[in-house]
Amino acid sequence: MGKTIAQKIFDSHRVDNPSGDINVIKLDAVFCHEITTPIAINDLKSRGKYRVFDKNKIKAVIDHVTPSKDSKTAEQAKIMREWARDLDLKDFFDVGQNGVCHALFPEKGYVRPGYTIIMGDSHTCTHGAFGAFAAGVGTTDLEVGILKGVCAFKSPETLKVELTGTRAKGVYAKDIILHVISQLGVNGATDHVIEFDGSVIADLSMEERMTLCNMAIEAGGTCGICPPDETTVDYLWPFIKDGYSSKDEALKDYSQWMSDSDAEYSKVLKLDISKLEPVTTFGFKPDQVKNVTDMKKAPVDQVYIGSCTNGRIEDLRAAAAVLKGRKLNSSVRGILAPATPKVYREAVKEGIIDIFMDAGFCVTNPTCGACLGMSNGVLAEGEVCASTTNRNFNGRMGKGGMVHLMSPASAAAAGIAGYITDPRAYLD
Ligand SMILES: CC(C)[C@H](C(=O)O)[C@@H](O)C(=O)O
Ligand code: SF4
Repeated sequence: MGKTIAQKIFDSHRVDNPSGDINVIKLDAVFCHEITTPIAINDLKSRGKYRVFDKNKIKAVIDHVTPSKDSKTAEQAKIMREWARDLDLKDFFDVGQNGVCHALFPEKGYVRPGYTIIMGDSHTCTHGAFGAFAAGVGTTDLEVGILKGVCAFKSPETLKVELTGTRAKGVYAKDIILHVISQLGVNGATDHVIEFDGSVIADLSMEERMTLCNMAIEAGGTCGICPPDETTVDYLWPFIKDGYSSKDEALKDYSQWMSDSDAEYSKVLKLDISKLEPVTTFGFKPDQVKNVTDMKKAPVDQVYIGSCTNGRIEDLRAAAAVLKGRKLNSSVRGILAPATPKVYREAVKEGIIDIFMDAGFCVTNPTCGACLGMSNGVLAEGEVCASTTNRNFNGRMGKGGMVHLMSPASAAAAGIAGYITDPRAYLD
């Protein structure tokens, strides 16, 4: 019987198999941020285990609330800083170099096809875009990972989402994944890896694949995975060129992380996206999805463009294409948080920051901030935000606030109109 990508990764990383269903796998990287890691650090310290399994394989960042906004967040940042210094971590990103973890770490070349990665963060699934197995874990698993470089997982059942058809103008990776989640439901992929496949995936950029995999968890998925291909190799080439004589050689090596044609899936969802239109969520669950044109011009108070879902340069370009030469409606506040310093710099260079600022946006430093309602754009009771983030739970961006998830182009269009509307009206 053939194997899926996740099965192949597990088979090559398994160090123990204590029961039929549980696998202890070796980790290629442990990612850390300042919300969940300090608890693990303090616990390890109190147990006399203030060490890491490999200082080169731990990648750490202060990203959720940075620069710190109050004493609590300052304390969390301090713990991370001291830990990174005491244990001589090679890759630690503090104020000035920091950005949203799931955008920053891929940009630094830390993710490779076939890798196993854990982090104390639910959107770790993003990194599966490279053909890796990457999953969010709780404090205990994180501690074991930091200390021993291993993690226990159930055998990965895989759900395949096969996407075919031609993407219409104004339809982005965000629309595709919201549509997929609406079909699967918020628990539709629980305890499953979602493997994305089909001609649509082959045509997506790495950034778009990250947007897709980022939201696998919103359907309950442990990880989203895309098969590695030329696009993956092109993206990684600056980081891997010393290890391969040519891109073809790299591709050949990475093709070991493709599913076999006779691999077994617990479920296959086939979707033709040709008729898909720009969509948005309308309730407090990410599977409540409607066409933007069916939103009856629902008014918004704030537009937020950023996060690990849609804060990358292609996202900013897509929003800028809508905003260029236009202004935010006087009833709307616009906030742009480029996901990383590199994205920010590139946006300055391309004149994108000017377009946003001319439209009336406030541009913040790279941080999660408003995405989880912690800083830089928290909503007040009754306020509504058109947001490029991934979660619309009740109160996510502020108590009593409502979040509509959508693509950067749709969010920009909502900002101009003052209500949820079709971004295609603003695209040439
Ligand atoms: C703070 C962190 C634990 C959390 C997560 O795991 O997802 C955050 O990133 C989020 O998006 O809500
Ligand atoms: S940007 Fe939002 S979803 Fe992503 S890691 Fe930060 S808080 Fe979580």
